[in-house]
This record gives sequence, C-alpha cells and structure tokens, in this order.
Amino acid sequence: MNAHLVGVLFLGAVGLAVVVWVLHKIGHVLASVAEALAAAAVVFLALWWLVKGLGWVVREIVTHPRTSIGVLALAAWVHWVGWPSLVIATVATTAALLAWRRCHLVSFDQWAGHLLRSWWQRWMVYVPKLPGWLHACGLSVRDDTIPVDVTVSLVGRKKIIRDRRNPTVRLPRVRGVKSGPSWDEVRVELVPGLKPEDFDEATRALASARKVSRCQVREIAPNVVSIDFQRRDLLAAPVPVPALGESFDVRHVWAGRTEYGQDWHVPLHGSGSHTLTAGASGAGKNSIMWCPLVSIAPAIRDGLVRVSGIDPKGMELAYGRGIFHRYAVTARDALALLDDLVAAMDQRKAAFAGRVRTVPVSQEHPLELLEFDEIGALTRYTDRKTRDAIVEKVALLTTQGRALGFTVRGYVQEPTKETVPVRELFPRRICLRVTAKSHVGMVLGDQAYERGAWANRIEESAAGVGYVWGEGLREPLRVRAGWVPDKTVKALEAFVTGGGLLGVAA
Ligand SMILES: Nc1ncnc2c1ncn2[C@@H]1O[C@H](COP(=O)(O)OP(=O)(O)OP(=O)(O)O)[C@@H](O)[C@H]1O
Repeated sequence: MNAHLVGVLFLGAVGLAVVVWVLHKIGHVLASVAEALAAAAVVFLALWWLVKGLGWVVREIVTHPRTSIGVLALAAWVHWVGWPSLVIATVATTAALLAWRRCHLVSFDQWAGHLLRSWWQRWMVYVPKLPGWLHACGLSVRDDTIPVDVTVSLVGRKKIIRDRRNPTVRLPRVRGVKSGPSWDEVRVELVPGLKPEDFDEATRALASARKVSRCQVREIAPNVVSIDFQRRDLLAAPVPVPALGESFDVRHVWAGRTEYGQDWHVPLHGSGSHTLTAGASGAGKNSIMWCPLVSIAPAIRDGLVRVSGIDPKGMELAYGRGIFHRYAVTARDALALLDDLVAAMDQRKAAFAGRVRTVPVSQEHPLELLEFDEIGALTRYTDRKTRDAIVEKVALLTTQGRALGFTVRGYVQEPTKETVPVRELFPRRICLRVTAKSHVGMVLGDQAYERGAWANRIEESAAGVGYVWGEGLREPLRVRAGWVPDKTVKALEAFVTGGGLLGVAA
C-alpha cells in the first residue's frame, strides 16, 4: 500500500465522519422539530376536544336544561357531599312523593306527577318510538336524489361534491311532550315537504301505532304540530253534579267535565249562549239542560234568571215544573209562550234602545232562559202554520235576544235542516251520541268528524258524553255533562220556590 492510497483512505474516512456528523446533527434538529410538532399537535387536539366538549355541554344545557342541570347537580352533590347522603335523600323524596300521591292525587299530579310523566313518556316512549311510527304512517320525506354541490374554481375547473352526510329519510323531530291526566301532547317539528294537514289524515293510523283509541292533531305554528294521544278515558264514569250551586255568574256556568279532567263551563248569557244540543234518544240531553240550572240555583231563586220551558213530551221538564216561570206542552201553548217572550223582548228593546248596548241582568230585567226540549217535534211535526210561527219566534229570539238578556237552549234528536230549520242560528252546539256520522257535521260543522268528533261512536253507556267545537276551540273537545239525579231536580225545585211552588205563573 503506497502513501497515496493511504492518504485517499484517510481523506475518505474523514469525509465520511464529517457526513455522519452532519447527518447526526440534521437528525437531531429534525427530531427536535418533529417533537415540537407532535407536542403542538397534541396540545392543539386537546384544546380542540376541550372546546368541542364545552360546546356540547353548553348545547345540552340550552336544549335540555332540566336534565343537564339535574345531572350536574347530582355530580356536584356526589363530589362535595358524598353518595350516601344522595341515596338517603333520593329514598326520602320518593317516599314523600308516594305519600303525597296517595293522599291527594290531583294536587300531586298538577304539581309533580305530570312533570315526571312527561319526562318519562318523552324519553322512554316518544323520542325512541315516534320516528318509526311517523315513518310507517308515511310522515317522512325521502331524499330520492342525493344533494349535489357544484363549485366553480378560479381557473374554471368544476368540483362536484356529493353530500353524503345528509340522511336519505328526513323525519319530524320531537320538540316536547306534555303528559296530562288522560292525554299526551307531543309537539313535533315538521321537515320541509310535510304540512300539518298530512298529520290530520294520519290520525287513525297514529292512534293504532300508539295502541290508543284516539289521536288528534293541532297546528301550533306553521312548522310545528301537536300530536295528541288519549292514553285513558277520564269521562268513563258519570260526573257527579255538586250540591246545589252557589254561583250567580251566568256567563260561566259549571256544566260538567272535559276530557282533560277539567271543569267544563258554558255561558247562559251573552256571547255564544244560544245552544243547540243534539243527541239520540237516551244520549243524555237532559243532563245538559239540568246541570247548568243546578249550578245557578241561587240566581234562579233570587229572580236574576227566569226559566221558561217547552216540553213537548210533557215528562222531563214537568218533573221540575216549579222551576219554570213559563211552561208549555202543546204546540199552541208553546207558540203562546214564545209570543210572550218575544213581546217581553220587544218591551225591553224599547226601554233600553239607545241607552246601553247590553242590558245588565237584574231582578227587574232578569235573564230570560228558554229551555226548548225536543225542538224538532214542534218545528217539523206540527201543522204548517203553527210550525212556521214557532220557527219565526225562535229565530227572533236567537237573532235579537243576546244583548237583551234572552237565551234559547234547544234539544233535538235528529239535527237535520228539515227538523231544525233554525239550526244555524245557534252559535253553540253540543253533539252527544248520534246515530249517523253525517249528524256530526250537521251539528258541529264540516270537518268535525275528521278532526276527531266521533260522536256516532260514543257507547250507549256513556250518556251525557258529547263533543263541543268552535267558540275558541280549534279542535273538538269531548265533555261529559254532570249527572243530575231525580232527587237533585226536586231539591232544585224546592230551593228556587222556597219549598213550595211559589213564583210559578198560572
Ligand atoms: N250526564 C249523565 N251521566 C250519566 N248518566 C246519564 C247522564 N245523562 C243521562 N244519563 C242516563 O241516561 C238516561 C237517559 O238520559 P236522558 O233522559 O237525558 O236522555 P235524552 O237524550 O233526553 O233521551 P230522550 O230524548 O229519549 O228523552 C238517564 O236516565 C240516565 O240514566
């Protein structure tokens, strides 16, 4: 080996050492950079998840404030006070609620029960199951074509992005559940492509899906409907009429119960007081008549309300004959009674015209309340002349009587136009059990049946049950009149006549 080769090898070794050293340094630098980048990425990701988590918590608190705050409160309790005290408090609260429920169901339900039930029904029944029911009933919208976004770039190239994140079936979302004693009201938000009327048509199918007998739909906002399911029937048992009433308020008279378990009131004076009640034989028309009279017994006794009765059957009103200031059975007597009322109305008109817009009820000018039983018997089945005269007088009283303090309440078995030609002049209608589906529309108006006023399906055993609609009610409301037994009619008669038959016109 000569000196030249040794020199080359030496230089090569030195060069290699330098390269290794440089690479080592570069590796060091790169490792530091990579380490710094990794640390930055970890910090960035941690921050990102923290912000996302905080956003989720805030969103949950805003959208489900009660549940979120409850969970946070429980977590705080366990953290600061410990879980044994939490268990003891939970057991004590449950026991107190059960005792409250046992002692006073109504106040428990109004204050606590309905909130717990709403929460339970929402999360255990409607949120998991309703979307499936809606889809099965055709209340969903399919995206048959997946949306396509077209973007034009600066250099003229087009990018086509198919948005696969959107689901192909869009379903209404449950926005809230209110669970009353017999009804669940489920508010849902519609998706574009659905309208509230679509839900109206699906009520029967939705009722079947929920395994309940009735379902109604109410429009809350243009894109929100309430789907109401009747879980149980609060009107199954007769509604007892309270002891003789103490009310003088003739504009808000207790008449029974609504299907929501609330009191049902009717006006006997003022706007919407003329009432036509339709119902087949045995449907309970008489409880619609007697119940408000029992409620305003003091007003009748004190002469603030004067009741007249037309009783073609000569049986029902005759049982409380002393309550009626005027009373007629035959068509001729009925006409005379109506003439008398119209004359009294004309007198009052002459006395008050130009002085007041509504005559205040007083003993001098009492509310004249006409109870016209079986109105069809006299407006259809009498001779033509008497019939026309009766129809004319009833029309006069119903069109002019409101402001003057005259109210007509008619009762009919068959609500056809031929039977009750003045049907349209009664602003308030009540439809008890009827024999034909078509009668529902005749009494309550078009679409009443479709909206759930299934009066032809009321069972015979449910006398006094019926539907009201209109007068501020968007949907037909099921009601049951208070049941007035014979002895209460007699007690009312004794009460208003002071024990005898005083005050009865000859
Ligand atoms: N509100 C009610 N609650 C419970 N049962 C009732 C009620 N109203 C009536 N009933 C029962 O139904 C029966 C028939 O009632 P009601 O006499 O009022 O019928 P109606 O409609 O007047 O029949 P009709 O036209 O044949 O006289 C009553 O004898 C009573 O047993």
